[in-house]
Amino acid sequence: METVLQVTGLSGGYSPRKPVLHNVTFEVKAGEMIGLIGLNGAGKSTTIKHILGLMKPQEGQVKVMGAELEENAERYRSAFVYVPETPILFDELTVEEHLRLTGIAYDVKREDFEARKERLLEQFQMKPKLKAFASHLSKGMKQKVMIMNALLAEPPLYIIDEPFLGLDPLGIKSLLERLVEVKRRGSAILMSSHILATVEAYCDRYIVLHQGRIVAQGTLEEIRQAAGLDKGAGSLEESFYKLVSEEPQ
Ligand SMILES: Nc1ncnc2c1ncn2[C@@H]1O[C@H](COP(=O)(O)OP(=O)(O)OP(=O)(O)O)[C@@H](O)[C@H]1O
Repeated sequence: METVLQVTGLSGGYSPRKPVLHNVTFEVKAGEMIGLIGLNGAGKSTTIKHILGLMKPQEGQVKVMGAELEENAERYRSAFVYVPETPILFDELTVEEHLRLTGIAYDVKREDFEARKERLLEQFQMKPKLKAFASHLSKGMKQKVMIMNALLAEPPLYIIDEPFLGLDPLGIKSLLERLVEVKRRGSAILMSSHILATVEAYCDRYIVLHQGRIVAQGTLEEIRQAAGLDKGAGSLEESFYKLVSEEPQ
């Protein structure tokens, strides 16, 4: 499968004298869902900011669809969507206008746009809110609009930061079903979340970040092994606790 996201030897952070990330290397392939997990302050959001191109690596590189941001900014940016932990919407635009804007930004054909829009409104129970202004939506509804926009674009790569907070159980179910669908169609997903049981159930591989370093990555079996657990024994959560309760080398 094609590599959609490639992060190589990435060191970076908010000040050159005090990097937050140290030599972070991983990749996400087409058709894969990868779970990025770590304690508060582990560096998950900082990693995501580097991928989005909001921060420049101090060392190493990030490639999306084989190219760095500097090589072709438009191609790089249009290859992914980002769903942040806290929804960012335009207060004075309606739900429909947000979807339309995304359709234009991601060059979605008119007939595809209409079909996807209808389907998403149905799936996320947002039909009655189509004409509502973003400022008049509940927190969970705002999150649903962000997610619907991402799914409308159908890009090769989805970067999703803690998407379950604020969603009702039906919203979580719809999101997970859509992500499975998206993956089957060949998109790549990098998802950061603290809900480890869900991450374990839905992701193909996991990246455990601790104090800015990857302390384990791979399948559940590989994570268990890195945590020193027996083959076939122990959940992602148990492995995670073991990995992050030890000081890094
Ligand atoms: N804007 C900032 N300026 C300076 N340091 C920051 C900034 N944002 C985050 N940091 C620091 O970078 C480190 C990693 O933070 P980051 O936000 O990447 O963690 P995280 O894994 O996303 O945590 P959480 O699970 O709490 O969202 C922390 O030590 C944090 O204090």
